[in-house]
Amino acid sequence: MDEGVVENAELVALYDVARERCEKLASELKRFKPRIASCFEELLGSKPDVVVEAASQQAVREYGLRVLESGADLIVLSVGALMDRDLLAKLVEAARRKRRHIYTPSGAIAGLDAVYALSLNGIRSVRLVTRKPPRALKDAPYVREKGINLDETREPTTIYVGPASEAVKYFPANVNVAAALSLAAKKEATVEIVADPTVERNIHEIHVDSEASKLTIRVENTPSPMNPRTSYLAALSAIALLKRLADERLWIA
Ligand SMILES: NC(=O)C1=CN([C@@H]2O[C@H](COP(=O)(O)OP(=O)(O)OC[C@H]3O[C@@H](n4cnc5c(N)ncnc54)[C@H](O)[C@@H]3O)[C@@H](O)[C@H]2O)C=CC1
Ligand SMILES: O=C([O-])CC(=O)C(=O)O
Repeated sequence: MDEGVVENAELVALYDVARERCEKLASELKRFKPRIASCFEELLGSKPDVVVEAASQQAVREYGLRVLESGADLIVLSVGALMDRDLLAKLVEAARRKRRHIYTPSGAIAGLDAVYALSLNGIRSVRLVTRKPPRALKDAPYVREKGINLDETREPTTIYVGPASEAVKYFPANVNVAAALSLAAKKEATVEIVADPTVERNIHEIHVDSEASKLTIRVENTPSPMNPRTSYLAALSAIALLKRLADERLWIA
């Protein structure tokens, strides 16, 4: 974005509870000189047209409504927060009232356009199998709560099977994709999480069964160098969405 990828937009402000993370990012930028906000109100004081949440599900709960009420569009990466029906209903109501949009980019997966299309005719089942190296899963609340020792994992091990709404709480930094998939399918996905010491990539497999199509999509993502839980594709997907919004609204799905 900084080096001409998104040309018709400006990065006006950054906010993070850990201010030093904004300072580090700002110091790496060449084109933009964003204000580093010391609180969220200050970020909104910059009057952004779009706010990109790339923080946590808690951040969506804390700031989502305020973004829309301020008259900005909201791009959500921690999509797991939107599995909370009450929160989703409040955000959608505010977006309608303020004539703004809530965007959930495809993030670390692919093919949500086709999943959404299939949802129009009804989907029989939707399943996500997420396979990550143990180091990407070891800090998840589920792993800690159940006392699962992933340091000892020598072979691919399924550590969790359950509905997306539960999976996003137990693995809040690992399977936001399950929420994006469920929202596109208009049906809650079943999620299987595999700790796999034989892989270096974050692998997501989507299986959709419907009358119109039987769909299998597999992505093998390079982890972000900053955070092994997060796939680099997720960041590119948010930037690609910003580019589509900025480039005279020419949408290339
Ligand atoms: N939709 C998708 O496909 C994907 C979604 N994600 C999600 O996107 C989010 C960002 O991912 P990363 O950049 O890798 O995470 P990260 O943990 O590396 O960075 C998040 C930053 O947000 C800040 N933060 C967290 N909660 C905050 C709050 N309430 N207020 C202010 N700052 C807050 C943290 O201090 C941290 O600096 C995560 O929730 C992650 O799970 C990540 C990959 C794919
Ligand atoms: O980046 C990924 O592979 C997926 C991820 O962390 C998430 O959905 O929260």
